[in-house]
Amino acid sequence: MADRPDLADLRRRAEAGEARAQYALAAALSGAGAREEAERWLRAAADGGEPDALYTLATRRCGTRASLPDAVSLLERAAAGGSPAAERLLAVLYADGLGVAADWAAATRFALSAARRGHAGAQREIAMLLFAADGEDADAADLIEAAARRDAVAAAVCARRAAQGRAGADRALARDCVKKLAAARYPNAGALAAALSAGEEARAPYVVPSTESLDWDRIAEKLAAPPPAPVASAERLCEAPAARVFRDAFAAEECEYVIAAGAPFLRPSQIADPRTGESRADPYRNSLAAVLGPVDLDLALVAFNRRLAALAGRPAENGEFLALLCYAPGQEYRPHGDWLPPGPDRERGGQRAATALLYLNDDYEGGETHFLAPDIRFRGATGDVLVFENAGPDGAPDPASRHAGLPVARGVKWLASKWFRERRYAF
Ligand SMILES: O=C(O)CCC(=O)C(=O)O
Ligand SMILES: [Fe+2]
Repeated sequence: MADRPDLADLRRRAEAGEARAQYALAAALSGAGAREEAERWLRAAADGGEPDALYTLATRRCGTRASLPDAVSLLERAAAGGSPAAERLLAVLYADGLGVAADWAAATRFALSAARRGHAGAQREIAMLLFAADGEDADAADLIEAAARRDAVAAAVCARRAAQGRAGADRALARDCVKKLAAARYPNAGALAAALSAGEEARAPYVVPSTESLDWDRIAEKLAAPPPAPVASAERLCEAPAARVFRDAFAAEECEYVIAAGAPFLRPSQIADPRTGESRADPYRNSLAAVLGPVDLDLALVAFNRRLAALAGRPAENGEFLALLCYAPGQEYRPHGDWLPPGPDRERGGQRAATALLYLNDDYEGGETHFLAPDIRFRGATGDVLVFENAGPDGAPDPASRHAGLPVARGVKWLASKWFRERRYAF
């Protein structure tokens, strides 16, 4: 079959050694199902230093700890070639010490570089780091509003900030954001619209702040240290299982951030088969889930992971990937223990010793987290974190930690969950 004229032109330029054309040809061929040929051109483009091709190859090296150093070197070449996506992923790898020694200063330098060059995703992640230290930070408010027209996560945060009546949050901009989010089928757009319409009227027209006038040196200074550890105080929910609640550990806009960042990756949830340990879908857990691995993170999510680890009293590196869960009416997670059966997965990182659940919304009915043996039903308010131990210090499962996510009766329940291993999580 003859190529279409544009494809023929791309192929001619690709064959002449033009790396950008090689990358574009690879994308076109992959879209048309010609996998093998696409792969050859992708590698050729990467060999020629094409930043997007290098980034694509790097993302495939982020699936295991062993291949992360390769990812870092591919990303460093892509970043030197001007890829903001590579800078943002490098920021995550440097922050968490994945494939490279942990270096917060280097992490923020990469994210700031992408943000200064106008990348909306980088601007919003930096805004959230600033908000984590000061919920009314003026630079953060400018950054998030500047990003909101180009970035769905920033738009969702702006709408939530306005709905919460945050100082300086522009209601007219927020309404515009919600319209665009609804058009883009953001699954929490309806809830945002309802929350916004409860407040006073918008004053229009709004002015989107410019990032030209931002003082980036001042922002870099504020980012010199990671956001401070939270000062949430624990309430004991029960002794057996050992479960405690941290009220208001996350702001409503941070919860919205997690929903918006994870929503594009939602898929039917998986469970670990109790006999084989393999992951598979099962009616036992029929919610949707998005498991956010290194490629899906940014510095804001890194900071949220650290906060959850601090609340759970566990090293962040012992945490499995953060999972965003979405339960529609009737959906549930039937009674289970979070501990793992014996097998290679458990041997590598140890038992799933503790669970942290972050409640991301509360405009639904039903859906309580139910501990079966003590018969305690817990309903988190937005931003609450529940931490419980699944196993004793010897790694033996604690049967009292068996629990369920009860069926949702009305509305949608959003939750983020994180399981902590006894040792560093091996992936
Ligand atoms: O949905 C819930 O309340 C419980 C979730 C849960 O059990 C889990 O993620 O392990
Ligand atoms: Fe669970």
